[in-house]
Amino acid sequence: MDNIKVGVIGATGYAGLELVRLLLGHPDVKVEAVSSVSFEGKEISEVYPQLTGLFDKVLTDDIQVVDRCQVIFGSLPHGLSEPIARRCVDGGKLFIDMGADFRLKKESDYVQWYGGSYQDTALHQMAVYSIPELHRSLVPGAKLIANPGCYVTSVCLGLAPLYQEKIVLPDSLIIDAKSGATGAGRGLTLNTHYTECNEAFAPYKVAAHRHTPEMEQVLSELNGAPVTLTFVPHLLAVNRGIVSTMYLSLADGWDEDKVRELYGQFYEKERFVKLLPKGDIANLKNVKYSNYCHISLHSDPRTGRLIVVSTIDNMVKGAAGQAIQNMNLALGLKEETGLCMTPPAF
Ligand SMILES: NC(=O)C1=CN([C@@H]2O[C@H](COP(=O)(O)OP(=O)(O)OC[C@H]3O[C@@H](n4cnc5c(N)ncnc54)[C@H](OP(=O)(O)O)[C@@H]3O)[C@@H](O)[C@H]2O)C=CC1
Ligand SMILES: CC(=O)N[C@@H](CCC(=O)OP(=O)(O)O)C(=O)O
Repeated sequence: MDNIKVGVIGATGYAGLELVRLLLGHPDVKVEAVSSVSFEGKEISEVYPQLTGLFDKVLTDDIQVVDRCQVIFGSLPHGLSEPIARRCVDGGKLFIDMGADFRLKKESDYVQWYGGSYQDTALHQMAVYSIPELHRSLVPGAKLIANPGCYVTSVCLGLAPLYQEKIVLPDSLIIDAKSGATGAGRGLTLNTHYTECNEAFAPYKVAAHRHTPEMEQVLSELNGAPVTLTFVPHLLAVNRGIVSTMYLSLADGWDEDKVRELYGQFYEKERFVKLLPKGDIANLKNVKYSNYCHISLHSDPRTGRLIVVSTIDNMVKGAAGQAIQNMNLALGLKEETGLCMTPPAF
């Protein structure tokens, strides 16, 4: 069988470039086309010299990517994906959006948190939102996939067993998360300037981050009732990784051992989600450059709270790796194809 032709729109951004890197190691696809606005006409290896001699494809415009490929990944700032998705869907191609344009089911949430509005509502109706471990049955045959946000992935994988079991006390959830600087993308901003973020550490968008409604959407669906949470992200001066530390109160009768058993069963067959043994603490260094999510569970006997720590690589499980997992599912390939790299120790 010929390899499937895939293309990346926005290949010069951090998430797009990471996707190209991973797709080059996928046995069933060929990266046929890549696009950029700022670097159109240049070889991608001129922008990222680590690709020299490995992948010297000339960057085109987005229309060429759609026309030449069967699977198209969008890796653009939000607000730009609708016309591209329309062209893909009308051409019978699969579109996977790594941005936020198709993630929120309620348009009012999108308007409130992102601004703008939905122009092509039919696309939003057909979009399938997928964290594969939670939504995989919806993906086979999908034509438009909304790849989740990076913080949302770490948080929802960390909490899904509890919400599915409906044992978290309402309004008790507080999420304290940290992300490496690649999460902010390649564009220059003051807060990711070396002298601003090196030797510095602070929260940002306190209780006002755009991933909040997306987390509430996923957890409410699992819970079968609305979930409200407090989310505070922090910028960590490392390149990659997210650590989400989550504090909550459980219904009567649940202790750490019982919760541990619940997680063990929930994730028993999952390739990419690992529950750490009792006493171990999840650490982003153990998942970097991989598609794994590590979860550790801790109880605070004095307050009765459960503390869940969930860590992923924001560029892989939080973006490009998860997008490939979704592509594999949509195309009927083995879900882990191209994603089985072992995390390096340092
Ligand atoms: N970084 C991360 O950890 C994650 C990112 N994402 C999402 O992936 C998407 C890309 O993010 P990221 O790679 O971090 O961002 P970057 O800023 O690093 O890259 C943005 C990309 O979009 C292109 N672009 C920018 N403006 C336009 C425009 N007006 N028209 C067409 N292309 C444009 C740029 O192309 P060029 O400059 O070459 O013209 C570049 O390729 C975003 O939606 C982000 O939310 C999702 C999960 C995690
Ligand atoms: C450190 C940092 O700035 N992280 C980004 C992560 C968001 C992201 O990339 O996700 P989307 O796909 O939803 O844009 C942020 O907080 O906006």
